[in-house]
Amino acid sequence: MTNKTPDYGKTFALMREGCAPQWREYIEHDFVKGLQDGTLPQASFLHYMIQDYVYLVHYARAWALGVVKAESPEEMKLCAATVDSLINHEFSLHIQTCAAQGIDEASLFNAKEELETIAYTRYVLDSGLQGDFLDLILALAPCAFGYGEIGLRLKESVYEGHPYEKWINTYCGESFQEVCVEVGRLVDLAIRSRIGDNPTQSPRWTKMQERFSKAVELEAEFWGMGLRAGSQGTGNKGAKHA
Ligand SMILES: Cc1ncc(C[n+]2csc(CCO)c2C)c(N)n1
Repeated sequence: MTNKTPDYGKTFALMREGCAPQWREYIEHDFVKGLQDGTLPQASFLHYMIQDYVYLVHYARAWALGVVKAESPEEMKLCAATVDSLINHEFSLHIQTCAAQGIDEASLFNAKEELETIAYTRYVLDSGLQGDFLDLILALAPCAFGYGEIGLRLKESVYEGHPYEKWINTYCGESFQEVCVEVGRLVDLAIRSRIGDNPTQSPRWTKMQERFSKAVELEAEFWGMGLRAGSQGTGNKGAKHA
């Protein structure tokens, strides 16, 4: 496993360093270790995939908000392209995985949201509603960067018949790695055009780091939600207070 920071731009390197403990909890979470060695219970994975579909729906809405908040043609085009790619192409891994378990897309769309899903997705959407384009993009970015780094770390662990081979290959694959580089470029450009070449010197930097770090924490919580489902066997619908 490599611990090298992937090259997703200057801001990514700074932000990742600025929340190193939280970043580790996200990237080295037990859920990720289970994906890596294949020991993650199927029930955990399926529950995670259902919630992740719901997550992606709101994530696409947040990128659509990026179209609303963009302040340059480049920003607007990249956000519009991401909305298209998410809605019309990127749900397929989730749709196929769940279809194999007898869950169709309409059921996925209407799945009951876990609190962790609500917390993370609405945090991202609210970052864009409350703040400007920069706030939005900093809340959106850990999603792409983190899965990109995880994909690269897990790449070597795939063996023939690995239960999570498809998932790992999606995120270590060239096209997804290109998405991470593109998002990194967008973030760097958005920062440079608003607060210049020395962003860490800006009075806004602390708040920007907080924006990013909170999304990183919410990613780790999201993994935790998946693990909890597996340990309960049937997802989280058990009668907790019965
Ligand atoms: C909770 C959660 N976080 C990150 C991703 C990864 N991801 C989702 S969409 C996308 C493309 C970015 O434009 C990426 C990287 C995920 N699936 N679920």
